[in-house]
Amino acid sequence: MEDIIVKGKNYKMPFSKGILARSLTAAGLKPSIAYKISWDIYENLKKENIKEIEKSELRRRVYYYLISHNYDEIAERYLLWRVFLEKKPLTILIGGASGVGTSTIAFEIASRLGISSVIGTDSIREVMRKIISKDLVPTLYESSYTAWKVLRDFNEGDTKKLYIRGFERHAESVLVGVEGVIDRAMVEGLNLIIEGVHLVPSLLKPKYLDNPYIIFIMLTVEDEDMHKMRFYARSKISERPKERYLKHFKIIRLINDYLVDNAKKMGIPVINNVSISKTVESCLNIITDRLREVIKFEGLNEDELIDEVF
Ligand SMILES: Nc1ncnc2c1ncn2[C@@H]1O[C@H](COP(=O)(O)OP(=O)(O)OP(=O)(O)O)[C@@H](O)[C@H]1O
Ligand SMILES: O=C(O)[C@@H](CO)OP(=O)(O)O
Repeated sequence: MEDIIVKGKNYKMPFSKGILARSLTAAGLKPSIAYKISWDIYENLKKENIKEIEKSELRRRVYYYLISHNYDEIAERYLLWRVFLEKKPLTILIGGASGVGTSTIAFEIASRLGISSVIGTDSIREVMRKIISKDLVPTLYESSYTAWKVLRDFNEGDTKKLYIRGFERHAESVLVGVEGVIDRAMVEGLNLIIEGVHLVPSLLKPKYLDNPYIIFIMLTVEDEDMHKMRFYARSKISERPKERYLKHFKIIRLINDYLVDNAKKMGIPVINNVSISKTVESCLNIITDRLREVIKFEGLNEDELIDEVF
């Protein structure tokens, strides 16, 4: 069966039901429904004996297929993603204490939105460790939950404040690298997800928090036992020993509470990461709501968006 060719600005490729289905799951459809719709659209093109179709025409057909099948909200989201994932670089920040699921959720969102750049703050920390000496910033060479041990002002303040002060010093150095990665992604027009414990809202420069195209979401696990179980689960599939995290669990929970409180103070949404699918859905809703706000802010309405996209 001869392929239908989809023609983009400067490329041609065979029609892929998988690619179309993924952009529909990104708009919030269940994978099974997304795939069925992709098939329907492919079959309709075949019936009309279409051999080659412009990408903009294909998008228009998808959009109006969704509208005609009463998927109005999905159609709007589909439209939003077309505008933003191709026109304006989005940076999504997924923060949260160790073990709450930031990397798991980051990769799930990336897969739903077709975002290929996902970087953990742990990796950025390793780069910063190559640049900054241990004598200069000893907290950088610790973990978030052990940094307090190398503070100079070790004896000041109560222990809780000490743990958090150590964490903040540890995170500040990593955030210099985080901001650099965000700057570069914006210059390159790249969509990016950054995840990790070092994303402390109040320690990020205001220009990042105020940027409408940088969307910050904080994850938590409210139930302590559930949080503990996450380390057991992870130790089965990775080299990261559960013992280390369980030994420092009390401090990890303090950091969790501090990050949740910090996020709330800075107006950043906090999601209790119990079920992966529900957490991803909540994240997509937060991202979509922001895109709607940005469209209004830019004075665009849906008709103008349709013209711009199709
Ligand atoms: N909603 C969830 N339900 C069940 N298990 C989950 C959920 N989210 C994450 N997990 C599991 O919990 C473990 C920890 O998740 P993950 O590695 O993403 O945490 P993390 O926040 O990135 O931790 P760290 O910051 O230490 O790297 C993993 O085994 C992951 O599969
Ligand atoms: O610092 C931490 O809390 C964790 C974050 O992933 O990293 P590690 O335990 O590997 O130092």
